[in-house]
Amino acid sequence: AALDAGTLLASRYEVQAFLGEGTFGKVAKCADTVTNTKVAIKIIKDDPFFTEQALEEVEHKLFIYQN
Ligand SMILES: Nc1ncnc2c1ncn2[C@@H]1O[C@H](COP(=O)(O)OP(=O)(O)OP(=O)(O)O)[C@@H](O)[C@H]1O
Repeated sequence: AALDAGTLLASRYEVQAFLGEGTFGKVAKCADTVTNTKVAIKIIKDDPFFTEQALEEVEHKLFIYQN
């Protein structure tokens, strides 16, 4: 499956462990092979409603971080 350890996501994030599941989808601990840092990657459910909600969440967080 997509969240098995060792799977490379988006040609960059190597899955290390499954962290948990929320309303929007699943979260995996990954190694960013470009920056060599650890990141949490959220894989959004394949559904237009959740995709739209997730994009809005990202925009809200960017707004908060930049202000
Ligand atoms: N940065 C992180 N580090 C460690 N675990 C995480 C991280 N982000 C998410 N998780 C795990 O993944 C789960 C799902 O996270 P997610 O953000 O999708 O949902 P949530 O905020 O817990 O709940 P919901 O989206 O349903 O309100 C969390 O409950 C947690 O166990």
